[in-house]
Amino acid sequence: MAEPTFHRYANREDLAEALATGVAAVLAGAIATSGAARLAVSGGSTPKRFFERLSAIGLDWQEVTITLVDERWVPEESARSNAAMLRRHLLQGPAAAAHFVPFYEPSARPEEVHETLEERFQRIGRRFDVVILGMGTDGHTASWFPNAPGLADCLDPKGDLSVGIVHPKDMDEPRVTLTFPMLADARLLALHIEGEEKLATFQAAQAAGSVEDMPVRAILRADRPEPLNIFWAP
Ligand SMILES: O=C1O[C@H](COP(=O)(O)O)[C@@H](O)[C@H](O)[C@H]1O
Repeated sequence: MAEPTFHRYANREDLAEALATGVAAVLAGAIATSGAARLAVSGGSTPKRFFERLSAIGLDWQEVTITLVDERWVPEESARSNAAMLRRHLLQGPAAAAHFVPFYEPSARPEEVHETLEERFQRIGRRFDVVILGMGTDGHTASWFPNAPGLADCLDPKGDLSVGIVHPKDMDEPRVTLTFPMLADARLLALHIEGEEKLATFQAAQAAGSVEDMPVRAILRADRPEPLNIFWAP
């Protein structure tokens, strides 16, 4: 297991610029060699600056498929929708030409449409060129929430599922998320975190302890040929 490579920036603007430049280079390489590129990104609030920088870069965006690593089970009209955030901050300017694959289907429970979601995400194909993960201060990444019902299916390294359904305790809505096998073998795999509190969470996750308590450990401990990249700014 290779040690993660830690990229530290003086501020969040510099981080966004560097991450966007690096991601665009990998996407351009994939388009040049295979004619298409696959990118999976996180939701929440952290990626907005990075999305805005990336969306302005000139690429053959029509050859790029973009999806989220996870979604809150809410329609796009909701202020909590990761897809709506992605449309506002990433699918703009040149990047508006990309093909976006969302999770949400109008159904009260994600279990009712699980098969549809499985087909949708299996169609994207295995092995993303780029996966950018976020992390919560509870040690969750994607929607792999600590000790939540549904977590085991998400973390199974030999599992067949592309999409997991998680019911985090004390949260209003269920979550849908790409599973460990979908995310961990990305060519460029990065964890984008900002602020001292998340740095402390990351350091806690590096210590010994169970994956169920801090599911981001599944990524930190993944057996990969390329190291995981950590992008951090205060
Ligand atoms: O709920 C979520 O949280 C994490 C972290 O979000 P942030 O607001 O602290 O940046 C995010 O990575 C995940 O995609 C999202 O669904």
